[in-house]
Amino acid sequence: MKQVGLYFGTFNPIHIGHLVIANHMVEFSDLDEVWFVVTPKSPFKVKKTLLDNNHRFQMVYEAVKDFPKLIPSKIEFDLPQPNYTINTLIHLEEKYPEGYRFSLIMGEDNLQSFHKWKNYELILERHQLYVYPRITKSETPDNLREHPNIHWIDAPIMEISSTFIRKQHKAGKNIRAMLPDTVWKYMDEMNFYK
Ligand SMILES: Nc1ncnc2c1ncn2[C@@H]1O[C@H](COP(=O)(O)OP(=O)(O)OP(=O)(O)O)[C@@H](O)[C@H]1O
Ligand SMILES: O=C(O)c1ccc[n+]([C@@H]2O[C@H](COP(=O)([O-])O)[C@@H](O)[C@H]2O)c1
Repeated sequence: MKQVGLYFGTFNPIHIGHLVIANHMVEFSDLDEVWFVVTPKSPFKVKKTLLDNNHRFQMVYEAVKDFPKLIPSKIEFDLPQPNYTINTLIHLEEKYPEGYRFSLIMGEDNLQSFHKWKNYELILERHQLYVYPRITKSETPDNLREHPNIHWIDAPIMEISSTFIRKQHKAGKNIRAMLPDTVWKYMDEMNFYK
């Protein structure tokens, strides 16, 4: 049985914060692979400076091509939008009926708003959640902290965001250290976020 951790995001662009988390999960948990699921339209996000799906996917591909256990995924590209995670999980289970166990990877910040997700109780009942620490304003309630399907993985905290990268790149700052080099090269060649 292959244990797959699904790391959902818009990845606009993917940055080293994302990569460090995913790599930490495959090295220090019982997950065998992490799939970066590039989301066309996240339910709560406003589609402002959102780059085309294929360009965001290509940057994920560039970031992980030397990491055999990290896999870019287009699975949500043909699913209805906005992309509710429960629908994607159902679709994945139909597509891979045997040999795979799908878990979710999320930060503690997302766990605290998880109760707003569509059918979150069903997700938590049927799947394992691998949660990594983030700096948050509130405490995570005990019922989640001690939930048997939630696994706490002590990954490093790196407060980098794609929004910051896009904004500062546009302002002419050097943000290269926050991106895998292959992503920086692709982004620069394609003139993204200018
Ligand atoms: N520096 C980071 N460390 C750990 N997790 C992160 C970091 N940045 C984002 N994430 C999480 O990774 C997932 C995918 O990130 P996503 O691209 O959707 O967000 P983001 O980087 O915060 O982008 P944006 O700034 O465009 O909203 C989300 O669940 C997000 O909370
Ligand atoms: O299913 C939902 O209701 C749902 C609500 C909010 C977010 N998500 C998923 O979580 C991912 C990260 O969300 P965000 O807003 O932190 O970028 C996003 O890409 C979606 O796949 C899913």
